Amino acid sequence: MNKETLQQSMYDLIVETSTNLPKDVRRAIRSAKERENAGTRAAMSLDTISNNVKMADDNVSPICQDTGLPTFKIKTPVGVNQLEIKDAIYAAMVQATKDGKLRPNSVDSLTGANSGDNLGLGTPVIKFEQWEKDYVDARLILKGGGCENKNIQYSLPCELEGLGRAGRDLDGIRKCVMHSVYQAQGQGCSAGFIGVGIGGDRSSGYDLAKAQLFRSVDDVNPNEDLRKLEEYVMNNANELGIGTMGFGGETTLLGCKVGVMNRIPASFFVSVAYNCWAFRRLGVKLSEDGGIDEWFYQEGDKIDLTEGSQAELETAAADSGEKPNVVVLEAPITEEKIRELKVGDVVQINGRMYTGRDAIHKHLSDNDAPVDLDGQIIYHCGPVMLKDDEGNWHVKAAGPTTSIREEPYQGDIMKRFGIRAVIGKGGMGPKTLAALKEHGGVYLNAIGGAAQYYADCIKGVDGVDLMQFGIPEAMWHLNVEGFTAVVTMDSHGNSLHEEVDKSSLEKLAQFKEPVFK
Ligand SMILES: O=C(O)C[C@H](O)C(=O)O
Ligand code: SF4
Repeated sequence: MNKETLQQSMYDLIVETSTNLPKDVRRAIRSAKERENAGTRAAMSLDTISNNVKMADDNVSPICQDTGLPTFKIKTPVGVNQLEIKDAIYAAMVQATKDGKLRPNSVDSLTGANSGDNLGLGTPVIKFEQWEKDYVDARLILKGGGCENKNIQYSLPCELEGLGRAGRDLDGIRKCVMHSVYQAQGQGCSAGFIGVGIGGDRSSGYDLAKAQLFRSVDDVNPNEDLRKLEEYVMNNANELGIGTMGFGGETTLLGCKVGVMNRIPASFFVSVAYNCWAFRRLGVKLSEDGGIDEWFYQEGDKIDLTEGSQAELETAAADSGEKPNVVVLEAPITEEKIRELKVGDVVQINGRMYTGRDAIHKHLSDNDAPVDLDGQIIYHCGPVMLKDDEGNWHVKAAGPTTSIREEPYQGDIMKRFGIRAVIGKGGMGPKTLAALKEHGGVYLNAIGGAAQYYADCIKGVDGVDLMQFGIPEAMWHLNVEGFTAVVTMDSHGNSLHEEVDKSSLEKLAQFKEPVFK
């Protein structure tokens, strides 16, 4: 293989995977849109997602700011030099990061230092396999952290909330899979796709689950039992009513793929890999010189998800009289203003917000803030940033991150610094809800994965603090215009997340009776 050609192919694979949602995934999202009633919160969220996918296409920019853990699966004929392919991937990763197509995402687990170029111990993941065919098949998945954190592994038999005993049979497996969708709620940026691995040990079970994510969304399982299970889950998981982003709605799951392998007598694992709607995985068939011969997952027409949707939504919203209350917010915000907000209100933010995620929250819990946060807004976000030749920073992608990770700190920090609003996704827990009530604060939910959509609302980067934490974790001072989010936790003790969790658990309990005997 030609070194330059191979490197260019790996670069194209990375850039396309990060910026161009595969056609099979687009088809699944389009069907979800057709099921949602226009004018609802779920339909509006899907509309934002659709716009975001289109913007990523047009700008050749990351669909979501989270590059995730880039994982390559490569099949090579006997005799192909795998080390050359590895080197080409490393070089392409570095270049794609420099070009703002990937966020620097490789972090030293002990020191927290970001390597800056996406290379490091264990990153990217590259898995090779030999096969009898005479060409190289190279596939890549960029699976984000928020959905990765919602993966779950069951050891059968077990007791499941809502569903009771899950035994060592197909029906027990069915219960685990239904439960896995419930426990993810909206935190993995639902509606999601799941890969399920039955059997193996703790690590090979998860590998099998993740391997299912490389199947095309619209394929049919050749194993009749598994085909039935996949069909059952697709037909029933959407009854849980978790919906897009956990806002409630008709579509909670966009795809379910199940694989099976043998186990040992004492172990029976069911492993579930959860992938967000921003299901970024593509593949290529390489020619002998290392060029791209064919793209995978790209059969059929290219779908523009935005077609027709905006006008329909506006008409439907006007007809139903369901237009939400839209409130404009600009920091510094008073307690009085915050207490006027109720769950379901839509806010449009102008002016200043500060990013702050895991490292900042830990830092603020035992240090002073680098800026005055009184009346301010914190955005749980780790953006993709690029510096130009004059030293100015530009936002390349900036969607919200999963807020629940900040649950141990959030309430205390809001009270201590006078923060009035936090923006994130997936919602927060009882400790934060109590602090919002006591102090006068709100939690605002932005649409997870809509990194282009929000980047477009950011009109300038006015400064940055705590850069030692690396680009995703630093405190960026952003100037925004028309940044839209929904109030999902207010200062009166109401939480949409708590409500959806409760109602979906009740619905889950309806699937308790045996189905596969
Ligand atoms: O790291 C991020 O930017 C987001 C992450 O993928 C998440 O879903 O929380
Ligand atoms: S923010 Fe949401 S869409 Fe992006 S990687 Fe995380 S889970 Fe996926």
